Amino acid sequence: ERAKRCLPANGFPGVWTSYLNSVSNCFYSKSATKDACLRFPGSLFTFSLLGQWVVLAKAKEHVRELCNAPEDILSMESAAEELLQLRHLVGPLFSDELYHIPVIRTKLNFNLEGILPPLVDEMHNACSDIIDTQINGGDWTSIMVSPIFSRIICQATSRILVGDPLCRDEEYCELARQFTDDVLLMGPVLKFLVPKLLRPWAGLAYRSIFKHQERMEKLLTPLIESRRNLRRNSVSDMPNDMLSWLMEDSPLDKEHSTRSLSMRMLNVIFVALHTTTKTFIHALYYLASQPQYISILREEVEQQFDPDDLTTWTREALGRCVKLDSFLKETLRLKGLGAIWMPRLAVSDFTFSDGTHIPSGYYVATAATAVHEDNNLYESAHEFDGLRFASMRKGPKTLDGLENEKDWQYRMTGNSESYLAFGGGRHLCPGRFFASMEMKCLLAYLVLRYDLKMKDGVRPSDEWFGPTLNPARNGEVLFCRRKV
Ligand code: HEM
Repeated sequence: ERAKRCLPANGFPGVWTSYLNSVSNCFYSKSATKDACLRFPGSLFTFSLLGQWVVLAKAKEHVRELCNAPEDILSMESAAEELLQLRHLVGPLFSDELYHIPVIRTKLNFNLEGILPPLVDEMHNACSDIIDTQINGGDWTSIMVSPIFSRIICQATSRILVGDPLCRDEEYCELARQFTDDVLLMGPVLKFLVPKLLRPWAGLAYRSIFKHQERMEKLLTPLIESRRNLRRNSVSDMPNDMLSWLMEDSPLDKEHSTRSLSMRMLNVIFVALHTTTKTFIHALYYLASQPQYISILREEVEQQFDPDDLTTWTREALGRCVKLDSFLKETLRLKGLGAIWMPRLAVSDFTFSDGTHIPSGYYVATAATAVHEDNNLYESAHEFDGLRFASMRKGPKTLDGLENEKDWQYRMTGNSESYLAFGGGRHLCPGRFFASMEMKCLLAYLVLRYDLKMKDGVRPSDEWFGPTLNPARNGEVLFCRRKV
């Protein structure tokens, strides 16, 4: 109430009538946040969502202060914990240990060059098994992209997480793909519909039905045991993947337990799979509904890669594909994770530099879509322009190591207060280099091998779940093997 009273609020001002808003805002989060941003330019404002007041930031300085606030004051972990009820749904160990984050920041990012060939190899295996078997000869074949690409991305990513052959195991893939969906669906149900006192019991019941952690532990146990033996005998034989890196995080005499490693793997899956899959499906819908981009991207990638020779797939070659990079960055500008993101829970009082006081217990977040669709920041901000960021680069269009020093922000992995797709500040996504490499490879692979177009000619409508954005689940794209 205190923050609400001293800040402008969207919708009805009364206490009871604001509940009406908090429900309607849930269905129209995108337009409601954009309207509020237009009404209160430059100011923080309160936004009601499912009976909860959230303070939203849109102006650059507010976004910057939110991003850089210390974790013990504006806490991302407490916000995620509270909004998704992770402690109850997955178990306390899921959020108590966080050693996967430094492992992603160092081991995954330092190994990108080395993991590129197995990543592309697995994409090739998955596309051959899953797409090629459906395509009849040279005919156009309709493919329901959401389930198919969720499986392809799961298999390719998992090759880097748990290696070969577990990445292709049906039971593992089913668990990895379902886990995030289950938590994202049940978290808000537990938070908003189940009274606080009953949540531990509801969580216990949920865990005993879904058994995510036990199932992951069962699948990983033989792998972990064989790697423990390898590690004790000769470290050099350890496979180069996430499981090994997580194991190497501890000294030999104090190894992480199998349970702890399984929980970390679930956590990596939680942050990595759903995000990448959603973004890639959005990109695919743009490509298939605006086929002029197919020839533009194909021309660029054909100069860099031989589809049949995996040795030509290098990070350096990928770095030269500035149009490919721009296409995906533009996809994330318009189709990010949702209308409101980077939620923080004030665990102590926080004061913005303009004097706005946020009492402890309040949520603060960014009005991300309103930022990304602001005409003052982007020309024709509502339109998809796949080459927007490529043409914003000032330096040489082909990188060759000579990138103009300001051009890094126009790369897919670059961020600023005007581009929040990967967050910002202390929690800036550490997996963005891997996600960007994976999506670029898969898009390059597709344009080299297939022609594609939307079955109905138009991009299918997005699906909103509260403030969260998802690509259509039932979009169908026609695929045809390229005649070279
Ligand atoms: C297109 C794909 C992805 C998108 C759009 C995305 C987006 C984000 C965003 C917006 C945040 C910041 C959240 C906040 O500040 O509240 C974040 C954090 C994070 N992401 Fe990603 N992400 C993607 C892929 C990945 C991948 C592939 C990994 C792992 C390999 C990953 C690992 C993480 C981790 C560990 C954090 C938390 C960092 C911290 O707390 O310091 N992400 N991501």
